[in-house]
Amino acid sequence: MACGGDDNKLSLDSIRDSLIRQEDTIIFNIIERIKYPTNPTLYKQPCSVNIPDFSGSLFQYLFQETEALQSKVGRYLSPEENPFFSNNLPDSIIPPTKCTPVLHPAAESVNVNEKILDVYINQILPLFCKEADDGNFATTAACDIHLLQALSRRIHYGKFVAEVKFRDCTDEYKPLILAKDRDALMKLLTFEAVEEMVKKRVAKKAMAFGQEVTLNDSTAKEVKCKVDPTLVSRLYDEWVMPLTKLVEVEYLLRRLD
Ligand SMILES: O=C(O)C(=O)C[C@]1(C(=O)O)C=C[C@@H](O)C=C1
Repeated sequence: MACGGDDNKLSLDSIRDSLIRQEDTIIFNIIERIKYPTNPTLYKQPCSVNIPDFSGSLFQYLFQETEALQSKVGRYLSPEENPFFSNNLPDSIIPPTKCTPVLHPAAESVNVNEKILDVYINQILPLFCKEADDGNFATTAACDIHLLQALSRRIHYGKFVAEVKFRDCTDEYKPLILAKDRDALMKLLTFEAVEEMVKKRVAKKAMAFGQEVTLNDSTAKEVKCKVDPTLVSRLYDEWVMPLTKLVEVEYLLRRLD
């Protein structure tokens, strides 16, 4: 989706297909993360070890350093990727690919990662994980980073959704953007029936992906699921879809700049 060129390729259906595929990544990453407890020590500020010139948590340190390395090899040249720590990110040593951008240039200024990080640490982790410290900090942080990047990519895909909706129904969106009417924009871009399907599908996927696979059916015990499907549905209902819609509104408000 990073490159345009052929406008006909950009459709709400193709973007929704990508959102559906991203559900798989998010659910597998949740299953990986919840092998570990919350590990609150990881997120404590300042961290208990002395890191020169750094006053944040151990998790922030690991995440910031990971993003810096990924930035050097071009991760944030892609409009699908949005950094969590954008200050002082090193330039890419890889040249950008030449393509027609799909999004309006103002898309770059839409970034809700601070909110994502806050709800992730304070609400999502306590919901999914056992409250304890097991000392597996580096591995836990690696799982967090994968999951947070997958959530961020999905939520910021709202920019592409909004672009397509704007192109498809410019006459309806334009007056609301000019009036800066957030509530009306939110109403216009919301499809409740689609949201219901998303919630049901992610619960079903959680059930399927979280199943124990055994070779001998006759000895198989009661079906045990690695992740509670109702929690995955709640994750989408309370955070993923509302934040995607927030990104859509923020993008649309800048669409005529
Ligand atoms: O599919 C859309 O139209 C979207 O805007 C995406 C999405 C979602 O986050 O899944 C968000 C808002 C809509 O109400 C339905 C679904």
